[in-house]
Amino acid sequence: MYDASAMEHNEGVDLSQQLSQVCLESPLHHNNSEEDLESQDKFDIRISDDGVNLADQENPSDYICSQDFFCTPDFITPVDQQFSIDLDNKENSNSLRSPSALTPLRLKRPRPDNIHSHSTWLDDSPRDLGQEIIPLSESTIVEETSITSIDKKTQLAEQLAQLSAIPPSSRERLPNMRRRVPSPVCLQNPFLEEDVSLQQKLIAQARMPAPLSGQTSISRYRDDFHEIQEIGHGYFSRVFKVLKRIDGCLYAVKRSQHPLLATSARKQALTEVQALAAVGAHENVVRYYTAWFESDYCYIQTELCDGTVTQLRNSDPSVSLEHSLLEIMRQMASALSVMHAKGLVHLDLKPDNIYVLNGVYKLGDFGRATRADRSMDIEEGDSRYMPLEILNDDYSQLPKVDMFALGATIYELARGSSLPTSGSQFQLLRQGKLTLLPGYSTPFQNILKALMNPTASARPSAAELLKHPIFHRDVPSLPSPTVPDKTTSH
Ligand SMILES: Nc1ncnc2c1ncn2[C@@H]1O[C@H](COP(=O)(O)OP(=O)(O)OP(=O)(O)O)[C@@H](O)[C@H]1O
Repeated sequence: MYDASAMEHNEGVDLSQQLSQVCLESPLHHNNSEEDLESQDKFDIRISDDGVNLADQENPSDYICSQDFFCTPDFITPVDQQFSIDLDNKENSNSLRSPSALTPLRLKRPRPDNIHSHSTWLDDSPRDLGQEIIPLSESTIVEETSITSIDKKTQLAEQLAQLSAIPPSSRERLPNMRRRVPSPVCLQNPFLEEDVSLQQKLIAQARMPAPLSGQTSISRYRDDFHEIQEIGHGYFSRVFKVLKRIDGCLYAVKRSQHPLLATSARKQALTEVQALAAVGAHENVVRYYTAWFESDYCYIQTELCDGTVTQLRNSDPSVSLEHSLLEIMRQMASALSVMHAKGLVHLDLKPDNIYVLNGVYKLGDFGRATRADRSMDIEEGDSRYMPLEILNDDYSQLPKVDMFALGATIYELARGSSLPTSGSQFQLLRQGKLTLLPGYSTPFQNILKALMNPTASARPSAAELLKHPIFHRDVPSLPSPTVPDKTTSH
């Protein structure tokens, strides 16, 4: 039989030990009960007679809803959970942190560390409690204060489970909020000597307002980044050049064009994030930093590139020279070989999705990435770069689809005009009939023919392509290609 009174006694002992541990970890938290009271006042959590947290009612816009709506973890979530409540597990009964063991005063005050261990989206981040408050919803507070029995505990657990299941858009309306204070703006990163003047110029251009002390907002994007300008957009996203306030470095942040309300749309956005994370750091892949959801928009922070190969070609005709194209081909083959070795395929390789940073080419836009083993949905990329088998719904050799796209990309850059989307030219290219490219060597043109072979199995893999002798011969070194900086030119 379950002895509730004995358990409560043990819990009381354990709880005080646990609280003292918490005190050690929080500079604002002390063992002394009077100081406890004082510090709790600082938290501005006042409970009215009917159990409502008055602080919640004052100015809801001062708080930020939990942004980590589903599988994106909070960026400040600690690795270690300080508390965990497993009501069903008797083995844990000695260390059970029962709300019934709390003093009435504590009961009236939401204890985020206890409650949030139930929920993935209400995290238990280490908090400077003077700045971050996570008041619970009214209903949760009332229930928590009245818990006296195991039944009540079970009820609480059920309520919390239901709360976790609330869809993101509804959660925003709940008063489960967390106050965040923006990072101070880093006007100068002392480790970035080259970029300091540029950053300062950009900041001045944008007339960035000084952040007010204690200023709060409801946007992680606005809190953490200063937006400098929009640098591009596609069908799905808008991309901004931003300065990260805390480190003073420039990044690109890609934001979905529209709120992602449908599950399928959120899943699609997550595909890009998860593929980028799975590929990991590689010199020829646009570097991924983090991603999050905010007001139903997906945000992805990546390294900021100078531009795309398409933009580069428009400003620097030397990109179309054979040795430059070989360099693009080699670097993209390097990115693809890593992806393919990890069982991923890109499926949207094209000049628009090859970025340039300091003369290095980087594969980006992983919005159509999928698994080579066809265990995930497949969404074909731009038809101009897709081989015949994809148009015939044959997905048996997806890595070779990327190889065709690589050949088509380089072929387009060499001939200097966009590939057709339909018509006889479109058909001829899919039969492997390429028009001669005057000024380009036969080995180079043979590689393109091999990559665009209508038979997928006859195309070289990325790893095989990298072994081609053409990439190992000595060529005269030329200055790195650069894309004009649109920001500084006006
Ligand atoms: N990391 C970056 N650095 C610099 N510019 C970028 C970066 N990411 C994107 N851009 C710019 O933003 C544009 C749109 O980005 P992207 O192609 O990723 O958006 P998208 O909506 O997924 O596009 P699409 O409709 O082609 O799928 C790019 O063409 C490029 O000009």
